[in-house]
Amino acid sequence: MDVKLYKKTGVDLSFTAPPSKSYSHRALICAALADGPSEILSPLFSDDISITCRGLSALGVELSRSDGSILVEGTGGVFPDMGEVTIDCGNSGTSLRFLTTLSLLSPSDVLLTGSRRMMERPIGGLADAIMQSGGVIRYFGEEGCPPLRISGEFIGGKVVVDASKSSQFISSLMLCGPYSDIPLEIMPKGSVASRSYIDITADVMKSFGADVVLNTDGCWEIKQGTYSSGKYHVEGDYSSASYLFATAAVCGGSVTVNNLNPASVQGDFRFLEALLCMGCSISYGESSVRVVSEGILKGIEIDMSSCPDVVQTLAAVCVFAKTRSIISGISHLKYKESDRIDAVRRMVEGCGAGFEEAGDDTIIITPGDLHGFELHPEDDHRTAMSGAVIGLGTGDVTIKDAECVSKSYPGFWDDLMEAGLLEEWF
Ligand SMILES: O=C(O)C1=C[C@@H](OP(=O)(O)O)[C@@H](O)[C@H](O)C1
Ligand SMILES: C=C(OP(=O)(O)O)C(=O)O
Repeated sequence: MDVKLYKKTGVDLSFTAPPSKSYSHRALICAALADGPSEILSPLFSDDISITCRGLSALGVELSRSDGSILVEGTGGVFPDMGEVTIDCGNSGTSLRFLTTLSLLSPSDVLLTGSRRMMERPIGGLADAIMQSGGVIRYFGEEGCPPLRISGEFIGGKVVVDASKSSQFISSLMLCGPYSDIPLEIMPKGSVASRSYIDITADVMKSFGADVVLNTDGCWEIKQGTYSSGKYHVEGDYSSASYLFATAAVCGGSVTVNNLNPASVQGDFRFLEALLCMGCSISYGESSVRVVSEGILKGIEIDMSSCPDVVQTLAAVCVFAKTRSIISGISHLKYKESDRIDAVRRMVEGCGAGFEEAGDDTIIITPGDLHGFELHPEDDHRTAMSGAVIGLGTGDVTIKDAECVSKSYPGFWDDLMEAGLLEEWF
């Protein structure tokens, strides 16, 4: 499916943010490990969440979908022997990384694989940590990337993790931490990518009753125990909301997004700070955020190391700024569903703005004569949705193979259509 965007000005719109992908993955894992049945209320229903559900079910966890929720029969951390299990994680890095440590708790031999792109996404930092803690890893393709087979046990103790390419390595270990043989201590080696996602992990674990402490030396300590089952409500997704906020910024006008927690620990909250610095005004309701813009934007200089998923959205807004923008802390964007630094370059140059790389960590976006173009998102949902933002600002932008948004925000095009922002798909 292709979609075509036309220029819009002076919008006055209201949306409901879809449920958080990150919270949904974590809630499912915690519920699968909990001591009884749990109900995940208003989880995200998307490709990636289906992958985590299918993965859990392949490991012997019983899950069922009821209206607007997912029921999970907790295993208490004791999984049935399912023999040799293969789990295809498609394009979902979070599923693959989280299921890697979980597989250690299962008596089954688990092979984790995925899409062609997944074979290029790193897992070495997590695999090395697992091997320090009783796990046995065998790679079937390139060393340090899926497919990989996991066997052995999860002893725990102090593990040193190189999480410079992905925070998901730490989150994966943390989520299973309460179930290791001896208490788990996770010591990051060097810098940690996308750090804010670890706060989401700790937040969900605590809601399921776990004891997680970040020591002053930067080491995460997880006490042994069992997650408490129960009802868990998933909050709205700030990454998905970023495309809606960005619409107000580039078109001018106002956009309110409901179903958002103003006190959220989601790092993508930072996108709002960026919009504020660029000249938008932001106001918060009890469970909503409103962005108002006069359509006049100034460039920004910002470190996005903790919030990689809104870099493409920010770049889409920066092309409309009157002055240049410098976005740093983004070297790990090349390990995502696509090489997102290159994706940003294609978007920015495609619409006529200037793009420059300064080392492997920083990009510079400069104003240009903007025009429409055709964008191939290369199966990256965030490129497709950010391209739509540019299209609403410039007009005449076609997004090819636009159905890839189903990874995180399946209703994106419908939401734009309902808001009167999209007339054509073909
Ligand atoms: O833990 C998570 O839910 C995520 C962590 C981030 O990945 P990295 O830590 O690999 O950067 C983010 O990009 C991804 O969309 C979701
Ligand atoms: C990088 C992303 O997800 P994942 O790592 O789960 O594939 C994303 O949603 O932008």
